[in-house]
Amino acid sequence: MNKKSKHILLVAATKFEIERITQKFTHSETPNHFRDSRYPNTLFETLITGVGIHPTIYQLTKRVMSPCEPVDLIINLGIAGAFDMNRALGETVQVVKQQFVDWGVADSKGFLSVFDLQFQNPNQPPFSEATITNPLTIEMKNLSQVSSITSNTSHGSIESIQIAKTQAHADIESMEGAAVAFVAKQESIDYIEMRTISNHVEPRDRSKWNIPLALDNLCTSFFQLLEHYKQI
Ligand SMILES: O=C(O)c1cccc(C(=O)CC[C@H]2O[C@@H](n3cnc4c(=O)[nH]cnc43)[C@H](O)[C@@H]2O)c1
Repeated sequence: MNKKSKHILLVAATKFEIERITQKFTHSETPNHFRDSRYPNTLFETLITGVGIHPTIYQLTKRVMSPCEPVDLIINLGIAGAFDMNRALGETVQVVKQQFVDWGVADSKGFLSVFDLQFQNPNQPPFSEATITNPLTIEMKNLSQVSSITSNTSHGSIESIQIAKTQAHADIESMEGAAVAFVAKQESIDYIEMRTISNHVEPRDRSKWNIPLALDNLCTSFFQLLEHYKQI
């Protein structure tokens, strides 16, 4: 990072997804403002939005529109489900393409998105071909770049999973990622979405999830990301 002081906003849906990280910061200025002696010119702020698209858009828009503390970079952190059963639980990824999938109309033949229905121009910013693409890509060891869908409903039945897979051919899903990208890109704020796989998208069975592993690895990858930034 350069000498100018940076304000980094860490956005997570739930407290549990981010607290391993905040516990590692060396100083806490307020319950949601942190500094770390390893990153002297950086103020870290956390924003816990709540789960899903609506609370994320409301909370993040409210925060970034506040003129008193401009944000230089948003980092969206969390866990996610992977569509490919061969993707290892605990793998951390950077999401570079995001799509909203439950935004449209269901009829007897299937699903028509707002783009299909021409309610929304698929190439009007922040969209390009109905996708929100992040130009800020991180070239870091052990961090692959993936595509994601964002849905208010986590897919957990055979039928809904099949539909979700064929709709977007994405690598992973979360319930907030596209919402963060939607706000950040329209406000011209740099953003990074980093997620660690806690489960596969399969018929719902919480016993197969590995949340502790995902959170440990998310924390490790986050500090590797900060080190990476220090070098550029
Ligand atoms: O109990 C469940 O079935 C369940 C389903 C989705 C998420 C949760 C959470 O407790 C985690 C909150 C957070 O995690 C993201 N997440 C994780 N895995 C998935 C997934 O397979 N599909 C969608 N979202 C997922 C999500 O962003 C939540 O905010 C519990």
